Formats: sequence, structure tokens, C-alpha cells
Amino acid sequence: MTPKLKIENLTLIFGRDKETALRMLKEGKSKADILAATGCTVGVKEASFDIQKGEFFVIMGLSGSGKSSLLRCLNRLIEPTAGNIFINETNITQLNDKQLQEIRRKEISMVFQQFGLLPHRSVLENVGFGLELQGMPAAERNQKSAAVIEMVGLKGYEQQLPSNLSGGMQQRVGLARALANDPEVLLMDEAFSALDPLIRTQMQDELLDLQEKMHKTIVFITHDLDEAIRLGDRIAIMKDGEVIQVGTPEEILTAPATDYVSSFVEKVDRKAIITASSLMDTKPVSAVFRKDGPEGSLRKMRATGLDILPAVTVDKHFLGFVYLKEILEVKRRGEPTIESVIHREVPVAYPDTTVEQMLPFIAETDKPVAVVNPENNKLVGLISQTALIIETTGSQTL
Ligand SMILES: Nc1ncnc2c1ncn2[C@@H]1O[C@H](COP(=O)(O)OP(=O)(O)OP(=O)(O)O)[C@@H](O)[C@H]1O
Repeated sequence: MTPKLKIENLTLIFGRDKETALRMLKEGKSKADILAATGCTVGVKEASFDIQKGEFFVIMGLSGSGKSSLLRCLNRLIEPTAGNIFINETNITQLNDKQLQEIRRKEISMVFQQFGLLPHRSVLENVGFGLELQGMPAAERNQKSAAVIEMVGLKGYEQQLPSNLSGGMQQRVGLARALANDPEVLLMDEAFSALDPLIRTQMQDELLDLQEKMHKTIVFITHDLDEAIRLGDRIAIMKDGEVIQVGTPEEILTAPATDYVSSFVEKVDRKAIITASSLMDTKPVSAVFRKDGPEGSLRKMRATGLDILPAVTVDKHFLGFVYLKEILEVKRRGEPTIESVIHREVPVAYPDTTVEQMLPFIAETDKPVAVVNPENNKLVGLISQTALIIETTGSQTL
């Protein structure tokens, strides 16, 4: 599948002597060395990644890491120094001014941190401003604007001036304006960073709801890893102009690529993000069959060294757990199957169940947790108690 956006070796250098700076960069010189020798700042260094259609892609990094510079290259608000950017299959870096304008009007919109609203225009006029520039007649423009204003929850405020609105509402106007021309790609530069925390969380939720309906390709910038994790399908982490890791929130949290990423990850509340599938043992699950006799079950327990095993039907439907000591009882009583000692009232998780959702039943059980496929109830994995305890206490040293 062709990605919606393809960023290929993108480099951005600020300053005059870009050529020398670029050469030094290729030689592997550091940002500091390049600055000292040429007076040039490396804003973005050889970034390469793809963004898929409909993806919510977050670029996260501290102040000065280069995320705004990178975002602004995507619509050439800043001219990249080297590399390519493709939208669909069009190389944006090669477009002339007219073609670029066309792309900016139709395909890529941007939402800014400071809202960027025109103070003397009403909400309706602000939202319709881009359409007006395109020469759309007033009636059609107003109709489109009113529709997106309703979409972002501002119906009734069409005639207000921005100064009469709260920060959160002003940012909704900014969002509505970006959505008015129904772009395929939405660039959002720290769009919620100026809002206070409660409003910010509310806006994040609303944006996620909107995205469920819109399926836009969103590139969202933030310096806040919690926000990145809440919003992103995937996250790119930047440091000193470099993209140092691209991955799903789970990949970033469970397998940080560098110590730098780890240091961020340590501060995140993982329980809402880590899911059963990332915790479960991926080795083929040892299980006893319901029709197994006690001898067969004991053999499996000896082989695995476990004194609790899941019990399944022949086609792997999960039934419950069996315990070593009860199987020994069954054997002593001379029963032909282990049917009578399967504990069926046990909690199960689905692969996308989060640790937070598992907490209530983790507290009540000292067994491993079975992970089953929600569609057919087949056993797909087991999560050991140790893995759960580490995740819930956040401690690797028990
Ligand atoms: N116009 C400019 N001229 C020179 N250097 C610049 C310019 N804009 C940005 N820089 C430098 O490029 C680097 C990346 O800056 P950028 O603003 O992209 O980072 P950021 O991660 O978006 O930070 P912030 O969140 O503070 O905006 C920084 O070292 C910055 O000082």
C-alpha cells in the first residue's frame, strides 16, 4: 500500500552555509560541531518514515528537538534543505508555487498552537476564510463552514468574535477552519498545549471521536509523551533533530530504543496502555485437554514445571485452570478424566485488554491470566503473575 506521506532523508538546516553544514552532517559530525564550524543549526537530520492513510501520527520531542521544523517542511512552510516528501505519490519538494498552493488548499491543512484566528471576523467568517480565498461563493462557503462548526461542537457560536470565546473554543474554531476544505492531511502543531489540563484532555477525547468519523491522516506534534500515547496510532520520538524511534505506543513503552526514550517512558502511567497481548507469553501455550486423564495431565505439568495449567477442548477453546494437587486427588480417586477439577470461574483477558482493565481481577487471583480470542474463545496466550505484578507496581525489582 502506498503511504499517505513518505518522508525520505529529510534534512533542514538553518543558516547561510548550508552546503558545508550538509557535508559535515554526512561525515557524521554532531549538531554542536556543525554549529561551531558553520554557524548553522541542524533543525532536522535525515528523517525517514512513512505515515499511512487514516493514521494518527504523533511527533514527540522536547523543545528544540526539531518537531515543528519537521512538521513545517511537510507543507513546505519551511523549505527543506535535502530529502524528499511525498504525499500520495507526489513529491512535494519538487512542486512549483502554484502546485504547492493547490496542495495546501485541498490536501493539507494546519492547526496552530496559538489558534491563529482573525480577531475582527466572526467564527463563521474565520472558518470560511480559506474557502473565501479559494473564491467559493458565500452561500456555499457558509453552508460548509456551518457544518464543520457543528462538527466541532460550536453550533450557536457562528456570529461570535474569537475574543468572546474560551481558549478551548478558540482552538475548536482553529480546528474547524482546518477541516473546512475537507483536507486529506491535518497537521497539528502543539494544538492543545496552550489549553489548561482539563480542557486539554477533553479536546483530546473530542479529537479522537472526530477522527473515528473523519479518518483523516493526522500529524500531531507534542512535547508531552502522555498526550502522544493517548492520541497516537504511532509515535515518532525526536531528539536533537533526529527521529530516534518510530513505533506504536506499546512498542515505545515496552521496547524503548535508547536510554533517552526510556527516561521518558519511566514517567508514563503504563497501566492504561500496556495490553494483554504485549504481556502474554508468546511461546506455544501448554494446556491440558478436558478429556485428558490425570496421568496425561501430570506428565504435561512435569514437562512444564508448572502446577497450574489451562484446560482446553480439543480445538483449543479455553475452559479454565487445573491445579496439580487436585489432579493428584483425581488420580487417587481413580477418575478417568480431569473434568471434575477444572476451575471455570476464572477471569480471562482479550489481547487488547489493558492492564488497567485487568487490575480488578488481578487483585483477586493468584493465577496466571488466560488471554483468549474474543471471537471464538480460543486460548492464545497466558500472562504470568510475575509479569502482571511487574506491570502493576512498575517495579522490576521485587
Ligand atoms: N528560524 C530559525 N533559525 C535558526 N534556527 C532555528 C529556527 N527555527 C528553529 N531553529 C532551531 O532548530 C532547532 C529545532 O527547532 P524547532 O522549533 O523545530 O524545535 P521544536 O522541537 O519544535 O521546539 P519547540 O517545541 O520549542 O518549538 C532548534 O535548535 C532551534 O533553535
